[in-house]
Amino acid sequence: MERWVIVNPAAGRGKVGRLSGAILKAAREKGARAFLTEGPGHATELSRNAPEGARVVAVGGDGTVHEVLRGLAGTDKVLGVVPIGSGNDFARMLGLRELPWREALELALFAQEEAIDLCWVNGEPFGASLGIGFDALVAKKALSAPPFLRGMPRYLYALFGVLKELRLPEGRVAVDGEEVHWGPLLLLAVMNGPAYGGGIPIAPMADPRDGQLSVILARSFTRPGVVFILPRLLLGRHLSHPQVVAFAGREVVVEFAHPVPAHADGELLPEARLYRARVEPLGLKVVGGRAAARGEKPILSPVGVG
Ligand SMILES: Nc1ncnc2c1ncn2[C@@H]1O[C@H](COP(=O)(O)OP(=O)(O)OP(=O)(O)O)[C@@H](O)[C@H]1O
Repeated sequence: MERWVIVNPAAGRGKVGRLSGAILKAAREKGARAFLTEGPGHATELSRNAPEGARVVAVGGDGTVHEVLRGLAGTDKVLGVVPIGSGNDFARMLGLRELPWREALELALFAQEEAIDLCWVNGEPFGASLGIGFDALVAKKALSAPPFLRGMPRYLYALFGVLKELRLPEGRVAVDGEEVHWGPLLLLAVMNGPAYGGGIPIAPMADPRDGQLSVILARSFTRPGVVFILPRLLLGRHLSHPQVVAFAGREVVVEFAHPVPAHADGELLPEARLYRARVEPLGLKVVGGRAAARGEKPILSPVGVG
């Protein structure tokens, strides 16, 4: 089996860049082919070029995982993750513990593989999350924040910028062919895993192995209403709010009168009026999740590198 390691030096606010030489060296010493990405989209191109059946390890955050996933979804290739991003929601969903990168790399290269659900939206794959509406607007606004703002100040700048101009779009939502909502919609989250945005537990009940999408709708909210629900959201206590409803299903369709922004795994998608998301049960092979979640030692391949 071929093992490829794709390292995004821009991930983790420069941390991966600082470690990249050591990571490439360690990967090559373990018999893998190792690559440094040269810019956005490169990881997709690289993982597309990996041979059928290869194990492809993404080193970075959720954006890197998402790009690698785009190159291997629908093939027989296996996704491994060394989470060194600022968010790492995909790795969290897999149950990967906070491991030093050398151990995470060992696990990603040699631990047993397993299957999890693979999700699609408008023909694009996503691993952990799809967010349509408010949170995607905030992500979009953050792109135009002054460059000296980073981390939380950048997020707050974007959040209050969006709140100032907030106008809820009217959306029609159907889950498995049944209309569940028609009216103002603050946001719609379609989740494979419980968290997005770096650990925000928007869908605490989501399970990436249940063959279902977890769907959270935040319906009609005023500006102060948004501000007041944020702390509840951070604690995972938002589901009891009367304007928040949750569903599970295999297909979700949301339609608006005008294009509304959306993100998949934190990466902005082309804006659309219509989003159609579906789950392919156990459609993605990944590495090391269950063993890591149970805190077991990684199960090493008896023949080492192949
Ligand atoms: N060589 C590169 N130079 C600049 N940007 C790159 C390069 N390679 C990939 N990218 C871009 O880096 C972005 C950030 O990567 P990623 O999301 O993995 O890191 P992060 O933001 O630290 O993590 P997280 O999404 O978990 O918060 C991605 O959108 C990707 O397109």
